Amino acid sequence: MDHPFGPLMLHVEGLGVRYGNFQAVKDVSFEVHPGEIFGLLGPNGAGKTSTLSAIEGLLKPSEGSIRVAGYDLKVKPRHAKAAMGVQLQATSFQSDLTVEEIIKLFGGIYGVHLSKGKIESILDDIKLAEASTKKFGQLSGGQQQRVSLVIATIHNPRLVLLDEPTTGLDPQSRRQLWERIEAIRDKGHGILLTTHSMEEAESVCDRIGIIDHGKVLTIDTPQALIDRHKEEPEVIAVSRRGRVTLEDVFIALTGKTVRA
Ligand SMILES: Nc1ncnc2c1ncn2[C@@H]1O[C@H](COP(=O)(O)OP(=O)(O)OP(=O)(O)O)[C@@H](O)[C@H]1O
Repeated sequence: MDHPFGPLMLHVEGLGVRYGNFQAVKDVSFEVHPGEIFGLLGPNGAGKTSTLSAIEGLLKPSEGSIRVAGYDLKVKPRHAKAAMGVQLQATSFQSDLTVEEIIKLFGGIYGVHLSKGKIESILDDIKLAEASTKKFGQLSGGQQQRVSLVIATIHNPRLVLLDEPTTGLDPQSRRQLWERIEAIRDKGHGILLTTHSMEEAESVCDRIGIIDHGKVLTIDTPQALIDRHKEEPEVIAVSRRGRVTLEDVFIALTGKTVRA
């Protein structure tokens, strides 16, 4: 069912992803509403990237349907893809292009006209005005992340997909990126991110879905998940320093075993 304030930014229903005989994603369903940050959490190999890749159209689902801003990815792939912005990995950018050249290049790819003033204001906004003539490969990890978030949102997409956006960032850069993601959310866009950081999930995600072995275990707000599980003996058993956190609930639900 659509959200009362407009179409869902993302509607995944009964998604399955197979690699040959191996089923990596099984019957996964969730929604991202306008103005919502939805976090997909799960241990290594749970199926987060496979789910994201199917939404991005990079791999064909074996089962289920994906609708982006109301467009069925199978029926209207161009419309669906135009409505989403994907944060590319740093390795996807040509390292010998300057920051300014990369912004111009992707503006062109997405058909967005960027005046000189607009480019200056983007660079100012991501605090890279002084580094505009630096080559991408010479930027720090945090600076590269800022550029890739700008590129993901340059065409003002209704759905933004971020795969572990803050991995490797220092606390300052991480907070700043959270603020940028929240600002995108506050404009009414939907954001789907994956993260291994429970702190990130608790701080920025409006709702989270925990997946494991390709299946959704639970979906709710971080606080509701803590409240629902905090009295359970398995959760109390893994909690540390006398306070139940989202990480305790996550570990109790997905187990203590480190994945192969
Ligand atoms: N191209 C592939 N061919 C075969 N199996 C794959 C392929 N890509 C992923 N898998 C398998 O599918 C499962 C889910 O992988 P996926 O990368 O989606 O997990 P993830 O939740 O993103 O993990 P991580 O947190 O480690 O990034 C894993 O068992 C993985 O080994």
